[in-house]
Amino acid sequence: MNADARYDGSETVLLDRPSSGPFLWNGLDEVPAGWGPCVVTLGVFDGVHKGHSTVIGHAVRAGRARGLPTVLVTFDPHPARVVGIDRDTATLTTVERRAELVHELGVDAVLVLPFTPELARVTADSFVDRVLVRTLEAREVVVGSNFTFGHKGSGTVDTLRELGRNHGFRAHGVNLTSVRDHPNSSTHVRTCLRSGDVRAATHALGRPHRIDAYCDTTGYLRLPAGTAIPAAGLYVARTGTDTVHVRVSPDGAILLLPPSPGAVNLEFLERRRE
Ligand SMILES: Cc1cc2nc3c(=O)[nH]c(=O)nc-3n(C[C@H](O)[C@H](O)[C@H](O)COP(=O)(O)O)c2cc1C
Ligand SMILES: Nc1ncnc2c1ncn2[C@@H]1O[C@H](COP(=O)(O)OP(=O)(O)OP(=O)(O)O)[C@@H](O)[C@H]1O
Repeated sequence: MNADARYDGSETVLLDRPSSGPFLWNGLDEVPAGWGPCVVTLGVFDGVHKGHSTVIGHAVRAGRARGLPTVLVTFDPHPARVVGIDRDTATLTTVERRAELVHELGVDAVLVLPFTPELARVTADSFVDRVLVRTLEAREVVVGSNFTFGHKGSGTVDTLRELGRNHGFRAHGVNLTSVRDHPNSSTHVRTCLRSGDVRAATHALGRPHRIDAYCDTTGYLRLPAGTAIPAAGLYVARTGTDTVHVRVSPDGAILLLPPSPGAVNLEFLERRRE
């Protein structure tokens, strides 16, 4: 990364920004020295659902109002998977797809923190000091009101507010948006997919669930391990402008009808009753 790849002070212009997307930094070491100040939003953001879009919208508006770039800090893999919490963490979006989607919402840079057992042991105070203050020079931090961080998830929005007073940033906890009378969440989207309700997943995401896969000559798809796929059944899907059918078998094999060998991006539109 060019050391001159810095925000130039105007509202949306970034010098040396790749035209295809935002800066994508893998780990703290890839953040250019002297990057900050900036506005930061934090969380996993898997799927970039409507609730995530709301938080990101607040952060981007705060950044634009102050003439600062917005940085989204995400964790990969899902923290719950690393600390061994027994819940569904199937991947809705790869980190690269997440970065594309948040870029469309106005985020300038994405910092991916590999979530390791070592990171899980870092306290809330140290995380704020190392990531938000010393690396990013955060001036505002925007999260959902349910956000937690730090060892055993002890840090909350109040912790951020308190620490922010000493470190020169303001913290905002955005009210949770709901879907079907429950707070929207990536977990909710995964549950919709597990029950084959791809329309409900679309409703929560604000767009159809998409998988990026490779189709072999017989129509079977290969995709990264851990990808969230809908329940066994027959689905109507879209790839580019084409409408296709997709059969998901009980063993998780996915068949594209008709076969379309090569890379495919499949958006699940509806389930076909059989
Ligand atoms: C430095 C750090 C340490 C964390 N340690 C733990 C932990 O010990 N146990 C845990 O369940 N989650 C831990 N987490 C995960 C958070 O509680 C939380 O799941 C994550 O920040 C995603 O935010 P969310 O609350 O929006 O899902 C940690 C997160 C961070 C950033
Ligand atoms: N429904 C929502 N409304 C507003 N903010 C949200 C909502 N859901 C999550 N957020 C916020 O968005 C950021 C990223 O959320 P994150 O992906 O960690 O949670 P999640 O969607 O509940 O995922 P999971 O179900 O996998 O725990 C966090 O700051 C979180 O507080």
